[in-house]
Amino acid sequence: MKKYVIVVAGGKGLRMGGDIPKQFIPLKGKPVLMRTLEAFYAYDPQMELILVLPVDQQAYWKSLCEKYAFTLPHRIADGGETRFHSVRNGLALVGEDGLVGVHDGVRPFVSPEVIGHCYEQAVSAQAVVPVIDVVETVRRIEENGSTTTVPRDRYKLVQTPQVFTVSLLKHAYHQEYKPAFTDDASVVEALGIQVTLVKGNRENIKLTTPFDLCVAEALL
Ligand SMILES: Nc1ccn([C@@H]2O[C@H](COP(=O)(O)OP(=O)(O)OP(=O)(O)O)[C@@H](O)[C@H]2O)c(=O)n1
Ligand SMILES: C[C@](O)(CO)[C@H](O)COP(=O)(O)O
Repeated sequence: MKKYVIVVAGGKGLRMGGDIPKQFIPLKGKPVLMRTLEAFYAYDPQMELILVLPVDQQAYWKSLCEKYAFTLPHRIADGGETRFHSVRNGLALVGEDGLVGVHDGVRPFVSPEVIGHCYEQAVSAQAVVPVIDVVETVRRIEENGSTTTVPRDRYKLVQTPQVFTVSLLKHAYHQEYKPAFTDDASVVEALGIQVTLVKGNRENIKLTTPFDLCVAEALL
C-alpha cells in the first residue's frame, strides 16, 4: 500500500523564540527537521515525504540541504495560517489512495516501532493516533475558579504521527476550520469517525520551548 507522510513545519515557533526557527536548530550538529525526515525514511525508504514550510523559509531550507548534503527525496508545500491549513496544503500533494501520516516536524525522536504500529494498524482501523500515559496528577479548573483532581487514567497525551487512509483524511480536511482542531484526529472525529489509539514513545517530545532543547540534546 502506498504510504505518505506530511511533515508539518509551517509554524512560527513563538514559544521557542530564538534567532532561527526551531525546526532548523541543529541538535548535535544536525537540524531538527533533517532528523525527523530521516526517521520516516529509515522506517520505509519508499514512503513519500511531503514537507510543509512557510514560503519565506523555503530558500533557507534548500541552502541547508546543500550545506548538510541532505539528499532524501521530498516535496515541499506552503505553510498555512494554522496547523490545519498547513496540513491541508500538504494533503493537496497526496495522491488518491493509500495511507497518509501527519507528523510534527519538531518531533524528531519518534521511534521506528511507533511509526510502524501507526501505519500497520491504519490499514484496518482507518484512523490511528499514538498516545502515552499521563504520569502526573491532573487538576481541572472549574467555571467558578475552584479546582478538582480528575482520574488521570481516563486521559492520554497525544503524539504524532497520526495515520489515516488517504480518502478519509482528504474528506475530513474539506471541513471548515474550527479552533478546536488542534490535531488531525480531532478533524477526523468531527465526521463521527472513531480513532484507534496505539502506544507512543515517551521520547517523542514536541520541541516547543527552550527547555525541550536541553532534553533533546540529552536524548542524543
Ligand atoms: N501554521 C502552522 C502552525 C504549526 N505548524 C506545525 O505544527 C507543529 C506543532 O505546532 P507547534 O509546536 O505549536 O509549533 P508552532 O506553531 O511553530 O509554535 P508556537 O505555537 O510556539 O508558535 C509544528 O511542527 C509546527 O511547525 C504548521 O505546520 N503550520
Ligand atoms: C498535534 C499535536 O502535536 C498533538 O499533541 C498538538 O496538538 C500540536 O499542538 P500545537 O499547539 O500546534 O503545538
